[in-house]
Amino acid sequence: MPAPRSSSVTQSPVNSGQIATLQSGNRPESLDSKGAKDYIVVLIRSDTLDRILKMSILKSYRNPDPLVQYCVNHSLRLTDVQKRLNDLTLQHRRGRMLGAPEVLQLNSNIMQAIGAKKVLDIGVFTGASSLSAALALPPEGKVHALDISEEYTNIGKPFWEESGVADKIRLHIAPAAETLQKFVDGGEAGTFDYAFIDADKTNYDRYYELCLTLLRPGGVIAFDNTLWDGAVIDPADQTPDTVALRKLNEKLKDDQRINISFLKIGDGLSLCFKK
Ligand SMILES: C[S@@+](CC[C@H](N)C(=O)[O-])C[C@H]1O[C@@H](n2cnc3c(N)ncnc32)[C@H](O)[C@@H]1O
Repeated sequence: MPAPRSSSVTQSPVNSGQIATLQSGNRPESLDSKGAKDYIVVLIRSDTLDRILKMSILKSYRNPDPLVQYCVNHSLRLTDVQKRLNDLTLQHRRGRMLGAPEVLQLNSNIMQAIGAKKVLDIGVFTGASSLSAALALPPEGKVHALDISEEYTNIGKPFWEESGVADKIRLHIAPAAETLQKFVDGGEAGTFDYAFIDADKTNYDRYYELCLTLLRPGGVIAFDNTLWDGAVIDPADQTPDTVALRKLNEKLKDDQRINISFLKIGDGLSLCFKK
């Protein structure tokens, strides 16, 4: 819609965030032609608008958008143990690293849809993503959980036990690229069904190439945080994480080894389906 002419706003001066009533007869034609009788104009500073737009890509546990809350209230199916793990994680000093529950549930739903049995969880933190995956797998299924921090992953272990899935989760404490390379060297190429990549962003491309090798055709790689709080579309942001994610998004767009869906869910989720 074209911006209304300033002359059509009420005489009194308006500041950012204030609401101005447009006087009848001074309304832009584009609005009147759509049958609008009354409408308001809100002046918003561009940095405030930026913040509002970025709010729309917050993980649901930080997102006040009523539609996002409606979606999660009408779809999330967390067990009591999962809810308690999330509550505890959100009290942690790095709690914002917790995967968005709506993203973890989508991962689990796809795992079940494709009959996944062997899963990579790259970046475990307090174990919510590994737990969600393990709950979705059949009894013989296995989640290989890769992280460098025992401090973080130890927080999740009692919750894996309490959920009765600890035997389905194999934790590998080492840099993820090393663990993935070991799987390749050990002859496990083409044997994994799903990989959730949610660790250090500057290594995402390395993880991608290794996971593509490890996945079977029809397997899925899910990248978390591919919108990175909106930073990927801010050319002024040249920090290494943002640059790495931007480059990856460019690469995935045209990579003919996969089909792709880039979803504006949580902090951005890129789903890559290996051909
Ligand atoms: C965003 S958190 C993962 C959140 C988790 N997937 C969830 O759903 O709650 C990122 C994790 O990656 C781990 N990490 C960072 N660098 C790593 C590396 N080189 N190899 C493996 N894990 C790494 C961190 O220790 C941290 O636990």
